[in-house]
Amino acid sequence: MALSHPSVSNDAIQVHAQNVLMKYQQHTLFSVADLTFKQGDVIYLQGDNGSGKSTLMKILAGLITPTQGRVASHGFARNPWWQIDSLLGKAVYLHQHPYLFEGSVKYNLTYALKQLTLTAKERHHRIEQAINMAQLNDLLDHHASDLSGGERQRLAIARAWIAQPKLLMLDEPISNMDKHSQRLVLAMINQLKQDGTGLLISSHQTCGLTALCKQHWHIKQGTVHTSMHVPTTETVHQSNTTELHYGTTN
Ligand SMILES: Nc1ncnc2c1ncn2[C@@H]1O[C@H](COP(=O)(O)OP(=O)(O)OP(=O)(O)O)[C@@H](O)[C@H]1O
Repeated sequence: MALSHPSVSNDAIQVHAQNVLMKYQQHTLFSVADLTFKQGDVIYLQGDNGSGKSTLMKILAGLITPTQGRVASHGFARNPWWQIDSLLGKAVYLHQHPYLFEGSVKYNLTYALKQLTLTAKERHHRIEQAINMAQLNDLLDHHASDLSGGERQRLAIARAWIAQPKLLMLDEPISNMDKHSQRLVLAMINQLKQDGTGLLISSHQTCGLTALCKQHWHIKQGTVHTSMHVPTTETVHQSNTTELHYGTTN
């Protein structure tokens, strides 16, 4: 049984994983029977270091093929014939240490816009909004490789905000960030949530970001447990979530 946001219909844009098992060498990382990530979902993905959060996101993004099982996308525009089975580009994965293009901050932001079909006026407006939200005004002419870790993450999230993916996975998006940067990122992610972007957000611990979430996925003891109950800061260490998915490992 898959969890879904009640206001989103079954034909919503989604990525659906079935009977997935992930192993590295002989070690089973996790298994999960049925997992759906769709537009309108805002999911907090929790798990200890090494439990497989990044791996699960990469599987849903089509960057890694699971050892067993099937991951399929539904509701997206048809792929060109040479990408017939590709998941790539559907649920966008934003790495903890994001890849930035060689060039200035401005180039990184405007390149994202080239992918969209917008009028010149709309382009200008969207990029101005992103620059203001991420407070990148003073950094526009800086080379992306000169940015600090927190600035790189802010730029990467601003770039994703501009590109408006239907499904976006953010891997520890506020790690390495001071409180000010965290607030800016929180505002951008909240805006994406308001726009209906499906969000899957990994974090070691509850925070302002996880408080935005409406569902909870927890990787523990080799399985992905899903719940509509998102732990608050006070309850994060209690094991009081309803566990709906079990998978056998090994
Ligand atoms: N290509 C690989 N080959 C072998 N083992 C791998 C590979 N990629 C990841 N692993 C292992 O799989 C486990 C899960 O890694 P993953 O990065 O998904 O965990 P995580 O929950 O995101 O961790 P963290 O919270 O530290 O970021 C780790 O033990 C890691 O070493």
